[in-house]
Parts: sequence; C-alpha cells; structure tokens
Amino acid sequence: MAPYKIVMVRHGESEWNEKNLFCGWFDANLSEKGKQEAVNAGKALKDASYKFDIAYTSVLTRAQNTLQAILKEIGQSDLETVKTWRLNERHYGGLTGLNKAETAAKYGDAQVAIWRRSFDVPPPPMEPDHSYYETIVKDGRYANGPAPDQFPKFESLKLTIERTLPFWNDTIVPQIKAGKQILIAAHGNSLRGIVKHLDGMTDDAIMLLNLPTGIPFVYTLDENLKPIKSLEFLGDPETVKKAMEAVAAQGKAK
Ligand SMILES: O=C(O)[C@@H](COP(=O)(O)O)OP(=O)(O)O
Repeated sequence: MAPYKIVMVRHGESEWNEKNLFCGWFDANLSEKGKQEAVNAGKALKDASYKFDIAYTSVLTRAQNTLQAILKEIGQSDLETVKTWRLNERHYGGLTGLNKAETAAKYGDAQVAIWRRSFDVPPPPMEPDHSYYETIVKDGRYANGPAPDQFPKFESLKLTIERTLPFWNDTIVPQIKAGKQILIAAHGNSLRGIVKHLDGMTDDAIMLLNLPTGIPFVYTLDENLKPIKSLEFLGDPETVKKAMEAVAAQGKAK
C-alpha cells in the first residue's frame, strides 16, 4: 500500500502565542487569527481533496479546536478522533506564562534559544508555588496519564520525544501500515519531535526547525516509513518561510 501519506498540522495561533507567552501545558484558547488559520488549513486540505480515516490530537483545547475547524471544512466533523497527552506541547516548566521577548531581555537571546530549541537542555522546573502548577497538575484531563509520579515538571525536546514516540510507534504506525489516511493536529514541539524521528535529523539540525501555526504539511513515506517527500507544506512557500522566521524571532529581545 506504500507510498503512504500522513498529514500533520500545528494548531492555529493561540491567545498565548499572540501574547508571546511560553505556553506548554497551559490550556490556551485559539486567538481570532488562530481560528481563521484553522479554517484556512481546512480549506487547503479540501482544495487538495484530502479525506481522512482517523485523526489524532492532544488533550489541549487549541489543538482540538484546530482539528474540529479543519474537519468541519472538509465535511468530516464526525471523524474518529483519538486524544492523548502524548501529543501535548512540551511542558515549558517554570517558563510557563512568561513573555518570550521579556525573558530574552532578562536572560539573553542565547539562553532563550537554548531553552526553546536545544535538544536536551530542559527549561527550569515548574515548582508547586508556580501560578499555573495547580491548574495543570489537577486538571481532570490527566486522570488517565501521565501517572502522578511521572507528571512532568519540565520537558526538553528529548523528553518530549520520549513520551510522543511510543504513541507514534504503537498506535499511529500500525494505522499507517493498514493504509489509513491520518491527520495529526498537535503542537510546535511535539510535531518537531515526530519530524526529527521521521527525517533522522541530528540533534543540531532540529534546532533550526520552527513550525508555523495552522499550515498543514504532508509526509510521503515508503514501505519502511522512510520519507520519500518530507515536510511539504500546503501553503505558498514565501508565506511559509516568513511564518517560520516569525516563530524563530519570538524568542528574541525587542
Ligand atoms: O508552548 C509554547 O509556547 C508553544 C511553542 O513555543 P516555542 O517552542 O516555539 O517557543 O507551543 P504551541 O503554541 O505549539 O502549543
């Protein structure tokens, strides 16, 4: 049945993306722009005649609402959807809620670049006295995992991949191999982890990848799930390039 195609999309701009705040596991809503980006993502998929057999998303509202807006556009609002914390954004630890540019002004652009994009340097931990600790840890959506003793206080990209990849391998890969058309609506860093895995990117190379909000991208995979075509965005290349550069610039002091 190969080659296989799989479509992924980072959610539309969230209210915390709009305010340039580290978001992680905080459950921000989509901004007005983000809602429109999600509709546009759906229109792009509709124009390219995509239909799906199953969708995967995180337990966070911004990814789920993006998925719903897309499915509405393509006339598949009732599509079977699996929601898992394993596709959540990386946990941004003690940085959660801080403004990215202000954090860069305080600690320097280089330190923020390490916190945002290094492979294995985690952000500082979210301690129990953090303003969002209780909201996140006690959220009922985590009743089925992660277990309290494994609940993250922070995640590097490496740690994010360690909890995303088992879901990819055990749940998504069998569906790809069964020939199912799959859509994943998730987050900048959970998707960067999947991209790194699929493309066999080095720890250094993945630092340079910034995924734009609300622009679907397609992987075409051979029978061994090796990419024949990687990261093909359903969008005008100049718009995609500018959107990626804008994400990279979010961590720079003004
Ligand atoms: O947590 C966040 O702030 C952003 C990513 O931030 P960066 O790693 O790009 O700073 O996550 P998303 O909007 O994809 O859920």
